[in-house]
Amino acid sequence: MRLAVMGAGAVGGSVVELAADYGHTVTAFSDSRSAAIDPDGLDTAAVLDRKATDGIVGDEAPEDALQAPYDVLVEATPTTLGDAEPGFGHLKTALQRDRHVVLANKGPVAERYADVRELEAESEGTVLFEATVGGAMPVLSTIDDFDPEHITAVRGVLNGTANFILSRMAAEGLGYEHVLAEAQDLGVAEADPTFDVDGTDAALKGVIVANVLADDGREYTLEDAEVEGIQDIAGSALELAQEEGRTIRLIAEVAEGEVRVGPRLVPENAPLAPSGTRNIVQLETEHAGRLNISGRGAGGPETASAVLADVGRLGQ
Ligand SMILES: NC(=O)C1=CN([C@@H]2O[C@H](COP(=O)(O)OP(=O)(O)OC[C@H]3O[C@@H](n4cnc5c(N)ncnc54)[C@H](O)[C@@H]3O)[C@@H](O)[C@H]2O)C=CC1
Ligand SMILES: N[C@@H](CC=O)C(=O)O
Repeated sequence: MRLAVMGAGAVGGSVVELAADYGHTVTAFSDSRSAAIDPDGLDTAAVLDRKATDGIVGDEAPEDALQAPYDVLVEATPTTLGDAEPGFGHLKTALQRDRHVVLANKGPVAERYADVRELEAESEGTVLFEATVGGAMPVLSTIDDFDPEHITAVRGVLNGTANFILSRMAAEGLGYEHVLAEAQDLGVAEADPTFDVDGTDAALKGVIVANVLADDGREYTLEDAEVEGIQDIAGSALELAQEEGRTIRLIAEVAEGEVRVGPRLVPENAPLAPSGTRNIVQLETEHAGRLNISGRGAGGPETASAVLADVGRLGQ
């Protein structure tokens, strides 16, 4: 497949770096200031090198990438709330050109799900978004394979940055600001890390799951979620929990049409207490009990692998 990749951060950069390993060609690549386009396939090492040295990927304007020849638009610009721009506009342009879209950006499917589905219905293109929930973990495809109708609840640790902060604070006794800076260095935190620590990012993922599960046409947005973050969790609260064999994790839960996110006490060695940037999702199923999916929920190559898995599905 020929890919146009919008966004040259941790995720977009990794998609460009790994595309050839998955048998794909990158024909366009854009950041917020520039674009590189070659209908025959970019020299990906050269554009990534230029990004690293000059801070731009090429000499074209970013929006020119949308008009380049490609089969799949990969959207990896920052997640934004409300109108979900610029991601939503990129998706719309691609669908209007009858191209497929693979999202890492959560905004379009968390804030404008009905609009996305409407545009998709009018297009020859398909929209896939596995990477938006749980990074490398196959959460949405498992829900889809299982049939959303037979899933009664979904809960888990859905934000790698918050989990990294909580587990590092508990294990090393390190301060909140210090650990947040470490998470940013790992390429895990959002462009605005407030989203990670105030629960917004986990809630957006919960909302996406709720949209996928909804069988009554109801559309969920962030406004439907009850959200509390971890920014006020003190080291002393983690120590107190530890004395009782417990710890604190930011848990998202989607059940009975409700999306809730907040810090919860969980047993220290329980599946719901992964360490570092790891995520876990538990699917409660109607006929088969609980399924646990755990793994790397964030990071450039991890998320790129989910993006490229979606691209592979489109090529089947
Ligand atoms: N980093 C991660 O672990 C994960 C990130 N995501 C989502 O993937 C997306 C990308 O994440 P990161 O790469 O970490 O973000 P990032 O902040 O590192 O990179 C964003 C990139 O988008 C570019 N950009 C901004 N506006 C643009 C525009 N109008 N046109 C073209 N490019 C534009 C920026 O220049 C930058 O290169 C976000 O929406 C994030 O929520 C999803 C799952 C995991
Ligand atoms: N910032 C997010 C990245 C993935 O969505 C996280 O920390 O989990």
